[in-house]
Amino acid sequence: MTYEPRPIIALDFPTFDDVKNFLAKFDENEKLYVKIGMELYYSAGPAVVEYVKAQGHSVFLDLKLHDIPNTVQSAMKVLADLGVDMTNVHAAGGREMMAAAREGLTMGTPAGKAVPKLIAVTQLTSTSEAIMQRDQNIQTSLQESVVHYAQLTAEAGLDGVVCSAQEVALIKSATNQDFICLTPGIRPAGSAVGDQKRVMTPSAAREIGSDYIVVGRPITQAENPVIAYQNIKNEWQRK
Ligand SMILES: O=C(O)c1cc(=O)[nH]c(=O)n1[C@@H]1O[C@H](COP(=O)(O)O)[C@@H](O)[C@H]1O
Repeated sequence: MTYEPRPIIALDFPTFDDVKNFLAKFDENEKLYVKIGMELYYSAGPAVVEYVKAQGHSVFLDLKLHDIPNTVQSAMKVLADLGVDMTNVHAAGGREMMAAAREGLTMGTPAGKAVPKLIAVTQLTSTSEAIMQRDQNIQTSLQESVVHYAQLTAEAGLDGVVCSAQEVALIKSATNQDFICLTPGIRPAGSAVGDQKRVMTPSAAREIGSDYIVVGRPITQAENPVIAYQNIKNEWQRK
């Protein structure tokens, strides 16, 4: 198992300044694991990755690539040079696309540096079974679809998947215990669910075997983000 003791904080902010203000709230010795997603990367670009890395934080670059294999491979080659710790694609892009992504990352990683971990999104945590069947025309259970994508991801040689904590046990038994399950859709008891459909508390996610949890709004929108982070971290680390 690849248990990561820090919850990954989703930095879903529109500007670079928002990120600077947010990170300034934390003690400089507190090294965080943050997620830079589409909104922030499209607005601030590679400079925000460099800034966050220079402060000693770990970075999951969440751009969810999904395109033809050649395009994804070339994009991954460029992203590997940024020195991020982990990045992702959509498993729906298929086995060939995922293998090409892996190759691109390996090609683009500077000599002597670790190749970033590569994981694939199975079914988004904002997707329910009814939505999947209606919008994607996949006529199986949501769990079957998630397990199918997880097995495809493992066959393509990736490190793991993004899934809901509700599917972790199933995925680990269909692949192997070391296959990373990174789980967004994490909500402390009593907090607003928002657009997420398949949610779980930090302690339940830990109990069920998630390797990484991703938490956004329950921390970034909290009255005191540092306290919210510490509470979630304590709950996640408790076993
Ligand atoms: O790849 C992801 O990180 C991701 C996949 C998924 O299935 N669901 C999901 O919520 N995410 C991301 O995880 C974060 C969750 O944020 P909150 O719902 O605010 O905690 C967002 O940045 C999403 O983009």
